[in-house]
Amino acid sequence: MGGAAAAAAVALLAATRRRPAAGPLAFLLPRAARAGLHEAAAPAAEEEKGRTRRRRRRRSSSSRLLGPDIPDTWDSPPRAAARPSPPSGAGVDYDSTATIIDGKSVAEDIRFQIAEEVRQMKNAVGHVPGLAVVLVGDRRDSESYVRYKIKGCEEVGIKSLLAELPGNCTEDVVVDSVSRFNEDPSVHGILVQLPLPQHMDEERILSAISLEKDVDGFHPLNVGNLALRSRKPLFVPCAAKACLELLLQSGIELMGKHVTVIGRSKVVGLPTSLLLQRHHATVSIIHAFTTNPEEITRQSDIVISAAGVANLVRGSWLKKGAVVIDVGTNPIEDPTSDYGYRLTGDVCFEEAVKLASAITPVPGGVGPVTIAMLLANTLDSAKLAYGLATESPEL
Ligand SMILES: Nc1nc2c(c(=O)[nH]1)N[C@@H](CN(C=O)c1ccc(C(=O)N[C@@H](CCC(=O)O)C(=O)O)cc1)CN2
Repeated sequence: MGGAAAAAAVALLAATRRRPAAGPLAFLLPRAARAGLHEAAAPAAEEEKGRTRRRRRRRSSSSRLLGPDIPDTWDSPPRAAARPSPPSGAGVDYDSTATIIDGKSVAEDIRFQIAEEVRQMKNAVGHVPGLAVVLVGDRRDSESYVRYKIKGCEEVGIKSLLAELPGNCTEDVVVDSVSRFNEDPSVHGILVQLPLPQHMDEERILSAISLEKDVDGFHPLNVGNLALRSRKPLFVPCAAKACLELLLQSGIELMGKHVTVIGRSKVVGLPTSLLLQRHHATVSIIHAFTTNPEEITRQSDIVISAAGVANLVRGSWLKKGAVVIDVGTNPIEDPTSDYGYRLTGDVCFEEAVKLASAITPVPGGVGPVTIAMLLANTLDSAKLAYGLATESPEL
């Protein structure tokens, strides 16, 4: 990718594009556009070990009360080596009536709304929202996610800027890049694509993003405000919003429901569990040290998996009728694919679909909605900047 800013592009969505479906859930859509995903970025074990060593160096002894600082390292699912790969979709005898939650179509509807609001903003104040993306290093997965984000911006008329920095640059260079975008009034949203190279202090870099441009919602103040029911964060992480959006749009009741969130990353698991509590769900969080994940998950009405482990959640983990939201996007070898690999979720789809009442596929589930939520957060930020919104976005 070139080092220059990606050109601003205003590609208004075709007037013929499908409007959000009317019906009992249609009232959710305008909120979706105001509301603002993704997967468990599963860093390689080595990267994670390096990070742990650095974290240990930085921690004082008083941090003992906060628990031992050891990384979430997921074991492979039991007997993974001996277990055959789950069958591919074709020819499987499903006895399922599960609804397949179509994230692509939900995302398209949200983008439609956003494009309309961007047009209105341009007419009203002569400006469009701007999103700046900082990409450090040359991870192929991160490069594709950034491409999706820029393409999403182009589709709805949001201006995008891209700062590409080499993987061996210093932390200060990244902070400087963030600071320049903080000062740029045409930029309303800034995100630093994660994961960052091992030698960088992620917290320091994320904290350098101005609170009011923190469209990823990873700034400690935004996370803290999400955790406190009496406070409102300016922005909520996009993957968490995407999970909620898919549940709400599918008409799934959350209040009092037992939801298990698998994974506790800052990108997905943690904010999703906080957001669910704000929706009055009873939340269990499962992580690499949970001793009985299968048992807990089997008691759940809703399972949201963001562990970053292919096929971790088997049919035996699910209660009949459970709703399954799969945030994982894990590459697995596939010699039949042109690329030599394909993406699969954390959930063994072929088994889960026989038990679930509703399930998201991978790809085409949470991922596209996550990108749509990023665009929505950027629009919200621009509205605040231009005085077109009086308060922080609704959750
Ligand atoms: N700064 C951030 N870094 C990362 C985030 C994030 O929200 N902010 N999340 C993930 C990666 N991610 C977005 O950045 C992301 C991952 C996957 C998808 C997606 O659309 N997946 C598709 C399939 C993708 C494919 O075919 O290549 C799908 O599920 O259908 C979007 C965004 C970690 N880093």
